Amino acid sequence: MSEAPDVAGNPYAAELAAAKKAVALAARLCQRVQRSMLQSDIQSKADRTPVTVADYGSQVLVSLVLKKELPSYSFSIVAEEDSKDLRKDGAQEILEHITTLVNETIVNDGSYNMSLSKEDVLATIDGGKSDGGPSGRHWILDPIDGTKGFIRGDQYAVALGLLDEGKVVLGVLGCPNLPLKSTNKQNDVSSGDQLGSLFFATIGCGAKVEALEGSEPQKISVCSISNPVDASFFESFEAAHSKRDLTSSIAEKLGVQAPPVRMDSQAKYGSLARGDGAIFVRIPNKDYIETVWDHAAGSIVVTEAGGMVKDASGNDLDFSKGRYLNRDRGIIATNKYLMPLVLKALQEAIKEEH
Ligand SMILES: Nc1ncnc2c1ncn2[C@@H]1O[C@H](COP(=O)(O)OS(=O)(=O)O)[C@@H](OP(=O)(O)O)[C@H]1O
Ligand SMILES: [Mg+2]
Ligand SMILES: [Mg+2]
Ligand SMILES: [Mg+2]
Repeated sequence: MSEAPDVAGNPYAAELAAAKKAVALAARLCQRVQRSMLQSDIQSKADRTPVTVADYGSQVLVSLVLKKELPSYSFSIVAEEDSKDLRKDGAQEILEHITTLVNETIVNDGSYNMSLSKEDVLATIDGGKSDGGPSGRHWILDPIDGTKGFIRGDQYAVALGLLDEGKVVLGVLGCPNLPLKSTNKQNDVSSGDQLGSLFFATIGCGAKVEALEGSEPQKISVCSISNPVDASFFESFEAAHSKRDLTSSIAEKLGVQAPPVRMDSQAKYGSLARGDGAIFVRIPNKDYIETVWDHAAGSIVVTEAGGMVKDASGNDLDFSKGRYLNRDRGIIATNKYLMPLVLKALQEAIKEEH
């Protein structure tokens, strides 16, 4: 726990302010890259998933801002990217590009008087190698969640969480392409068509959203639908990330009428937290192991908005086991009324799979 709670009683107020600043700055770099993406900005990682100059640049900026804003902190960050591919022959140009992007974003923002060398960039990326775990504090970062969506020009998120003694206590989700306007009137904070939502939550203090560019924060809550017939589903945009035959079998068992809303990244958790949809189900292939950065920030935004996030056995997600998420197959996020029904349907669907 922090030593000095702020006046409003949020023991993580300083960490939240730093995390919001870090995510907003990283999102600015991502927006700039997405507007002018070239094929040469994209690499393929050893696991054949893509990574772009913006994934690396975002990871550098988030780490830098957290260190600058919280100097007395012993710093540990579990982050998705590493510098291995950037140290290979032929990666000089891409590294140069990342370094320029990071330095230009810092200059344009004006908060910090600093300039990074290519070596600084590599070292800062590698700072993300922490293993996290059950003791102490660890930031958890997905510098771009939904890289495929980012490349397509669709949804993506900069997702930052804080683990304290094995528990996620804070989450910030920057979603540059998600409208601020909610489709749920109760949580509607915008009258216009402003793009860019920043969701944030700290444990025990609720979840809020504001414009990515800054606006008055607004408390959000999950929808209160209790009859699944009125519910709508979120699922991954990428068909390979979640078994659609199982999701549609669950929807059928529940009597869900609406077609699934397919969206990339943890923007799904943000949308669900403000009631844009009622249920998010993710059932990857059996051999896929989830990583903590794909769910840490999103899950606390949903639980602090009054929702629940469980694995296929109905257990809470355990973020304390290192870089991988210890969970039974499948993740469900929904409200407290629908959770028992969705869990039952999911367990039946998995049983009938073969
Ligand atoms: N095969 C497979 N199965 C399940 N999940 C996978 C798989 N491959 C990748 N990933 C991870 O999915 C992250 C993107 O999250 P989503 O699946 O929710 O979004 S998407 O709609 O599919 O883009 C994505 O996150 P990013 O790598 O940060 O984009 C991956 O960590
Ligand atoms: Mg990735
Ligand atoms: Mg991800
Ligand atoms: Mg990522």
